[in-house]
Amino acid sequence: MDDLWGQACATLETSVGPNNFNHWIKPLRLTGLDSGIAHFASPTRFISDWVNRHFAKDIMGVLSRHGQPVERLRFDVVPQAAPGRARPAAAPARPARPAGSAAAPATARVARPDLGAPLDPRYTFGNFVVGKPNELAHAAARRVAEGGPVGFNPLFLYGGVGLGKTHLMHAIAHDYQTRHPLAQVLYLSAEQFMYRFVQALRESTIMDFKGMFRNVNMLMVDDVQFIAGKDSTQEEFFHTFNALVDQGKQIVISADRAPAEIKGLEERIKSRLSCGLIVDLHPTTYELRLGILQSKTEGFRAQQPDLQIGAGVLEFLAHRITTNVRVLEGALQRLFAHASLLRREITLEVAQECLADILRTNDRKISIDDIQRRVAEHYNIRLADMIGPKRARNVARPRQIAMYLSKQLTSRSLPEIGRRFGGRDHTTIMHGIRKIEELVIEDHALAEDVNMLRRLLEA
Ligand SMILES: Nc1ncnc2c1ncn2[C@@H]1O[C@H](COP(=O)(O)OP(=O)(O)OP(=O)(O)O)[C@@H](O)[C@H]1O
Repeated sequence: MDDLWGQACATLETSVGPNNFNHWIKPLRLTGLDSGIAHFASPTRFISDWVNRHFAKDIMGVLSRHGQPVERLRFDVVPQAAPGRARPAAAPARPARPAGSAAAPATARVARPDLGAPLDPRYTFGNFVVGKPNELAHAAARRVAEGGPVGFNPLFLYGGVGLGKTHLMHAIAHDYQTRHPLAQVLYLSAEQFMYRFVQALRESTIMDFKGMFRNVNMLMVDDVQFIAGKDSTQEEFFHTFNALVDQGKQIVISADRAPAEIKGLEERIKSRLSCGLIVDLHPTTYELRLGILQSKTEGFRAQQPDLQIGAGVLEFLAHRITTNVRVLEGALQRLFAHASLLRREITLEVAQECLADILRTNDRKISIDDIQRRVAEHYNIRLADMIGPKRARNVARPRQIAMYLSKQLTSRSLPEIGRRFGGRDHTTIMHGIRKIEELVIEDHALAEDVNMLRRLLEA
């Protein structure tokens, strides 16, 4: 049976693709064939249901081609069923485990987790351009990807939209998986975590769910701010988190802000998330944007060697598109598509014409200087008071409003905002923002002021 399934698996890996194969089919074991029914042992009901719904035809087709016509598949749930194919004879290096922890998956033959999201093959360390704003996050990610004794747990990456959090997480997963091919790496968004959890509750498979999450070597949860305010999901996340940390397994988390700033997240989770290393991906600098544009252009050139880019075009884009890397990438892609369709060199004029809408949006970008100036004008205080030390309420309150609007209307991080407000500490900025968040609920007049200022700035 094992031989037959081994041969069938070799064909299935090609027909369904390695990702699907590894996630869904590899954990199965063929246990018998009778009267046109193929019997499988599956580690969870979730896997059997999924395979039955999505891959039954492929499996039946392959078994028929191997001389075993099958009309139906049946599954018995056998927790931690051994994978159907032999493991490589010499197991590659594994991450170090603390004494007393569970046995390594190579011997325990834990099924692969089947709850995660697929990894984007383009998001590797090789494709990640490093500059001042992301060098610390990159170094920490590299360190975690090496595996070995866990240095900081969790690694918490945060930053504004499109600054490379997901890219770095996928890069960690790829690199770690290459170094430790048998290790279980589970990457998913916090939203998927919640979805799987709710599904497990609904289908009474919560023990399977817990088992799957607790058997991984590395858990990566993207956009964790999503679980804020979702009490039972937070509870489950907390237990999963603790169980893995207790076993010395690495956890990598990303969010759009620091743990302490995530509203609606339980204090105990915030404190757990703050236990490891928290690193901030800062907004991009001109140099980093230019580096990214150059690197992406090289990539395009490899596919389209006759691509012509005029002098100064990349510099122009790096200068004008400052929102986030995703927008920068989109602009470049549009330019290349334009150039290859029209077979024209990308000159500065072509770039301006083709990207007029993106450039206009970026022109409306609001700076902390604008905010400080507008707020100072509105409250009739001196601009210097925005950064000065005065604590009198008639100065301190407008300053806090400016801090609040800076957080809302720009992609600057708290430490950066702090620097622009006279070198104040990020906790002072956070305090100021919280104060205004509270006041806009209680104080109608102040809420009106803040809204009006926002509209003026966005106009
Ligand atoms: N330093 C970088 N080098 C190369 N590409 C980058 C870099 N930073 C971001 N990118 C690219 O920008 C795009 C957006 O990045 P990513 O999805 O990782 O951002 P994010 O921080 O997770 O955003 P979100 O907050 O929306 O989830 C991706 O295509 C990514 O490859």
